[in-house]
Amino acid sequence: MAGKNTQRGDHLSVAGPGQGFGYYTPDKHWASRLAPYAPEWAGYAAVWPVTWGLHEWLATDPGVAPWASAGMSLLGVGLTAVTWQCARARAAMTRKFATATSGITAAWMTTGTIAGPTETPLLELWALGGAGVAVSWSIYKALRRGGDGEPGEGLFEQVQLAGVKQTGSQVEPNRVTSQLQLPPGQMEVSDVQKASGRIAGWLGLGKGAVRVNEDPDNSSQATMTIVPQDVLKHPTAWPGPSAPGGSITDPLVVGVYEDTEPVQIYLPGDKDTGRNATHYAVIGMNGSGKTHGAKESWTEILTRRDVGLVLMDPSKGEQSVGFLGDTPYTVITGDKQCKKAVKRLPQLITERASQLGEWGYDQWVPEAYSEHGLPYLVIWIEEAPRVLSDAKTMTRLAQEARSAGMSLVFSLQKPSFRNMPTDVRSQLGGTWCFGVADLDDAAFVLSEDTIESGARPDRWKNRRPGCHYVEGPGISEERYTTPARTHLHSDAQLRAAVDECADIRPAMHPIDARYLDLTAPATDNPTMVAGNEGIEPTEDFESLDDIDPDEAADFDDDLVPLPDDEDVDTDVDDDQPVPEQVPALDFPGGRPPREEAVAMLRERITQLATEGRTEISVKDFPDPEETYGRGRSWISGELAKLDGTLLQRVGTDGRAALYRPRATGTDAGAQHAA
Ligand SMILES: Nc1ncnc2c1ncn2[C@@H]1O[C@H](COP(=O)(O)OP(=O)(O)OP(=O)(O)O)[C@@H](O)[C@H]1O
Repeated sequence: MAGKNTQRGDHLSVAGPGQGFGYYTPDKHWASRLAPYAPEWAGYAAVWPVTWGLHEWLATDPGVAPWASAGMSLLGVGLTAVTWQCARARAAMTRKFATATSGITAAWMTTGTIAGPTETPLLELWALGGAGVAVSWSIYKALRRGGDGEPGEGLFEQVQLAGVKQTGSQVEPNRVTSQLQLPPGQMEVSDVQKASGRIAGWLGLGKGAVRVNEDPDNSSQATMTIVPQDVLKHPTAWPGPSAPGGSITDPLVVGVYEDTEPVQIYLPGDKDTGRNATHYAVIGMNGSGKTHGAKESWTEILTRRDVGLVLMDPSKGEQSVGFLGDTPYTVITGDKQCKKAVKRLPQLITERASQLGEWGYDQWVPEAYSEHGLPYLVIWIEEAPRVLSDAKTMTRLAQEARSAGMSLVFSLQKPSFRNMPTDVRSQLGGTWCFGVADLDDAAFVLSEDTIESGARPDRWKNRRPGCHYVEGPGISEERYTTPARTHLHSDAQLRAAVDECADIRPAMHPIDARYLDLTAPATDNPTMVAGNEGIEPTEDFESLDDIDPDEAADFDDDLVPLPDDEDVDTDVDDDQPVPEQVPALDFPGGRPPREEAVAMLRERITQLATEGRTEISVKDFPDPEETYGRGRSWISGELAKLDGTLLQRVGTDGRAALYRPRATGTDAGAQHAA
């Protein structure tokens, strides 16, 4: 076959000798390029108005509607069967895809005729689902016919990958998966991966719509996945905790993949499946959705029966954990407190590991809790480089914590060799990567294969908060390259779920309480109390108010190396026996019920407003344990709840949220105004 250009610039194919009369086919004109793909798009466009017409015609008369419904259902089944029958001569994939398309279209048209095509979710299903089916058809055709460019030149030739053959494909709405065979010895899968942007461009799709994964058993074979529509554009609503009352051995569900499958993260190990316990690094630029995702994870953890959670947040603790209100949890805020707590971790690890060993376990298993009361422990450290400032600390913690039934989660905005040495990185089995400014940031934590296969978290930056990739034990490697997004939720929803599981959560084990030197959290749940009874409180454990910000900053600059075990200043008398019983919270006369505590808090706000205070923060409620029977975080959560009614949030003082009393109704503001 030969070709030539016409005066109008169109490329015409000429039938060669022996092919009968020569004729011209305008194969480069845009209309002829698009013509093969017109049927699916015309069908897509026609389905809606036809259904609307049918609805107006048949469904508005109550006498006709039931007959129309039955008739259309039968017609749909019949057409689907006819499609299956007529397509028997076609390739198996074409036959299945055509039949599925007929079935889906008939079902939608029948429902649309009865209910009306403008109804939700029928309209959305047509708009997104229908377009997805049409795009999938177009891609499938493009791949099968090998493109519509120069005769004999297919997609792969056009993107400079001559020799790559498609050996099979699978088509689903909004996803085409093709198996590729590379010319052995001439090309590597990385060459195809590098061309994924060109393939996307050739198909008229966005960057990242094409991913290429190498076959681990045969480096001359690969799987190419094309996802035409970005379904993560809109977040999915949070469905609630995935396993309330379940075990931490059940996965934490923290979002959905682009094919709507749940994102599942595993923390403890499982000998049966050969999965190791793991730590995670959470990275993402500011505003990429790390805290939002963290809250979802914390809620998952706090709704399980055999896991404890310790949150360390050197800067915005009040802000990020305020939603937990007075629910039982343990949070350590402030630079200095977090650093102190981190110093205690090595001894905690040693103690937990030797206790597990005494019980005959070489790692944490659910029986450690069900038979001995030692829950799994997750230590979640926000802005980790601020408190884990030296490599030795991080490496040792990461190396040893897993065998002690602990998972560490280090959250940070930008990893670098300085704040996350390679040794540490190699100890973190899991990575949760949100949008980043630069692909190099992601490459620091995501595996090379994931990046090469087309993962592009730098495309999201912080414009698509919550979108992420996740790698970790228990997650299928194919999923590493599949984009996902955390759910859309509000603090109130999470809070309600956490509250509902108040009686399910485990008591903090005395070992954890002792070695972290945790004060007893205020709680309605008598089982969730830090076991400090019988242990002298540390003398130098400062409250947040006692920290001089300048001192904290100095501390931050003066990075303290990890002391050796014998130097660890736990401020705990090691001879002191660990209490067997979890003590009850000591509040003389019983602490006030919640309503009463809230009333007292409101009264205090009124008093402050009457005194002429224009700014109020959590610091204006000294000794909250004694006064309200609840901790600072409870105060913080209650103040946040009054935002918009009694109070108006005006910013932060760098640590805590600041509020102005509002002049409304009978509230404090009104009194102040008076
Ligand atoms: N999946 C999601 N769907 C919708 N909105 C989201 C999602 N994830 C996060 N957001 C929103 O994006 C904004 C930024 O999220 P977030 O505060 O969690 O980011 P961050 O990475 O923690 O930022 P920083 O590092 O500055 O603290 C918030 O308003 C949050 O509600």
